[in-house]
Amino acid sequence: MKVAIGSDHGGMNIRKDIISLMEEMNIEYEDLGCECDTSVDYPDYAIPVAKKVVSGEVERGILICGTGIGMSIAANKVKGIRCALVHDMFSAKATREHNDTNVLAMGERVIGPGLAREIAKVWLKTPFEGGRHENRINKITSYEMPQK
Ligand SMILES: O=C(CO)[C@H](O)[C@H](O)[C@H](O)COP(=O)(O)O
Repeated sequence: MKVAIGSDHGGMNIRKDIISLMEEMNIEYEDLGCECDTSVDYPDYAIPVAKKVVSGEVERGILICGTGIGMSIAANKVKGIRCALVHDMFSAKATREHNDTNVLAMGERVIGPGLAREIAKVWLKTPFEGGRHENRINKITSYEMPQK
């Protein structure tokens, strides 16, 4: 699996921690920044990460900002993205099993680095369950991309 990761200035520390985690897990990644010590705009990182996922260049994306909210809103504007803002372990697992999320968003001003690392680990490892959940995702996809 290959993962694209990005953050704004509010998520830089956790982004670096998650990069170390992916190195430990032997997960290939592409770091899209930011390389910033000044303030930047989260859509400039959320949208490029999301586009890499929908193009198939990478399988998943991880986005971190101060709250995770801006990143998740921006990523979910890209067709084909199912981005979940996650700050607890239960949701980290459930959103892979039930929603087949392809982007994870977290907020560095909301949770600490230890929890962020555990959330990312379980989200990266958990497979989609399929079955009844597949139907539900298909309904989202057909709303998003109506058949002619
Ligand atoms: O989700 C966000 C905005 O909706 C993020 O938390 C940003 O990181 C945050 O807005 C940045 O705020 P700052 O005051 O410009 O550092």
